[in-house]
Amino acid sequence: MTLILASSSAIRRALLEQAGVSFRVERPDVDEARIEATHAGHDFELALSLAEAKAAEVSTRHSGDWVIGGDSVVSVEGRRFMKPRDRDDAADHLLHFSGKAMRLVSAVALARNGELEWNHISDAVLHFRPLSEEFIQAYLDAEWPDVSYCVGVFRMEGLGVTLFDEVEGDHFTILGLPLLPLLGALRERGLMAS
Ligand SMILES: Nc1nc2c(ncn2[C@@H]2O[C@H](COP(=O)(O)OP(=O)(O)OP(=O)(O)O)[C@@H](O)[C@H]2O)c(=O)[nH]1
Repeated sequence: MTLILASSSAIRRALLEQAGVSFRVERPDVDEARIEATHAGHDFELALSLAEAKAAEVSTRHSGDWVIGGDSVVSVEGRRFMKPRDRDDAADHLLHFSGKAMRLVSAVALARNGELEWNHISDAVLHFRPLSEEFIQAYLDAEWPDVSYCVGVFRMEGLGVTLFDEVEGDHFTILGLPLLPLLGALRERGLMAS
């Protein structure tokens, strides 16, 4: 029996590796746009649906193996933001975020043989400080394209921390994986040492 992380996210992989979890990675094959279209305005439900879809899809291809799926959704003043298309889009996102509060929702799910066995959702609120256009360009000079896969255009474990006045919520949730509840679920299933 193997544990699989159904994610292309480098940070999700790193978090599990740093926690000493034995697993392998498999990219999920999920039509995220179709699921997103059916969850307009409900970030918690969308993040969970996407995490579950990724876990379930990969688990149907690997009989008996446990599969982790994850997803993060961000909204600012009720408007959901997807990953930036390019550097200019990233700059536009950051200009919009300036001085506002972002809600970041991260969901994680476990599946086996196509059945969803466990999930956890948590959210964080990140308060952007006022960002000048000059700052944004200097930030992107340093961080683009490395942040192109990050839904909020930041890596909190890096320079992203300079964007905020205040952050409320779990650090791992912000990175995209509610790690502590997940490790508990893995222990309960004998998938890591208790
Ligand atoms: N390194 C880093 N990544 C972040 C941070 N905040 C959000 N992310 C990433 O932003 C991405 C959100 O997109 P998702 O659709 O959830 O996941 P993905 O990267 O597309 O990968 P899949 O799981 O294969 O869908 C995830 O990879 C998160 O880990 C952060 O502070 N640091």
